[in-house]
Amino acid sequence: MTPTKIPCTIVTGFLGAGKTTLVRHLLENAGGRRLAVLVNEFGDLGFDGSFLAGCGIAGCTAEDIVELPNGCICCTVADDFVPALEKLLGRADPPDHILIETSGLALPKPLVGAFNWPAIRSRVTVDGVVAVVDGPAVAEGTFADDPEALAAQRAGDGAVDHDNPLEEVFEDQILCADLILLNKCDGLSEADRLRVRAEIAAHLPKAIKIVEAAHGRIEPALVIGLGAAAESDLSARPSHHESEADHDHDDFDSAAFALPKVAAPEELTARVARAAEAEGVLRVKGFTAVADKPMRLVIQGVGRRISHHYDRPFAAGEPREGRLVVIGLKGFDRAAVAAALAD
Ligand SMILES: Nc1nc2c(ncn2[C@@H]2O[C@H](COP(=O)(O)OP(=O)(O)OP(=O)(O)O)[C@@H](O)[C@H]2O)c(=O)[nH]1
Repeated sequence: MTPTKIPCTIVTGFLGAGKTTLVRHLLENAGGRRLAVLVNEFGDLGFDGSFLAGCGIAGCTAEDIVELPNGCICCTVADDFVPALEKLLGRADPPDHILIETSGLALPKPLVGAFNWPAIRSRVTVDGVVAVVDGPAVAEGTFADDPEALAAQRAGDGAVDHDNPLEEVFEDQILCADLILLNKCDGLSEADRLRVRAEIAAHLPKAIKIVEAAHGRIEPALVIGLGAAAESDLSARPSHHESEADHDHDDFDSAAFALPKVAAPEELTARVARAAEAEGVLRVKGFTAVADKPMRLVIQGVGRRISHHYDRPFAAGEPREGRLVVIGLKGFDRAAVAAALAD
């Protein structure tokens, strides 16, 4: 008898689109299905993994959440991803379904391609690639090329090379998808929602369903169980990076900054909000201690939208300080970030 393959859902989407929020929602609504998560982050905070591992969801143990730190999953398939997947598959009680959350800068296609590797191809299949899209970010034109620069290129030698690296990553992610989750619809007016839908649809060569959500709250059956077998359908998933065997995300960069203890949350949010305004900054995530509070204060921002919450108590002996990881375009203004945080 041919053993059944364990289905894997790849959750892709740009920095801060809501991938971890969706994965958490799926874990909370697993309906008795045993899920495991492989999560990869750009930057070295190990933040998404700790956020998921500390979820407190019944039946979800720390060993069900596997972190793949170190760079980007699409560049480390051989060294990190395939071995981690093999380890999950080799467990005495393998999961029923695996969710793979890529970093916000990862290109999903090389990851889907890895499912054809002999070491794993008889044991797993890509049930579906879900691209989470930040509706308000699209509405603001974050991923749009500069129309004048594009027109000039077309008028020149005709070969169009995007001048906006964000656009390339965004397109690669949605062009690989079996389903688009248009997220953060709570932050979109009716007119913007329709405009964003039309803009996404215009990028897509085939009829891919777009479902809308806020905070990743979607009926799990719409995401899990797509049965796409995406690894056998690679040619239908175009990419800007087909010829780059080992592309290295050299348009982007990340850095970590120390965050000292603060007197009140507002002090931290004001500093981080200023840091997020520095030239080239795309995403900030971190935590620190607040005087007289036993809990860690988590802070994060996507573009200029900053939010914070307390996530868990500091452990005994854990330093009462924190870190902020900043991801931005290559050469983003680190000095301005450092100055804003120190101010
Ligand atoms: N208003 C609003 N905020 C959201 C929604 N979904 C997620 N967020 C917030 O957006 C921020 C980023 O969400 P995450 O789930 O961490 O995004 P991510 O895609 O995992 O981020 P990276 O791993 O850094 O790429 C968090 O502050 C979330 O609380 C939504 O639908 N509406």
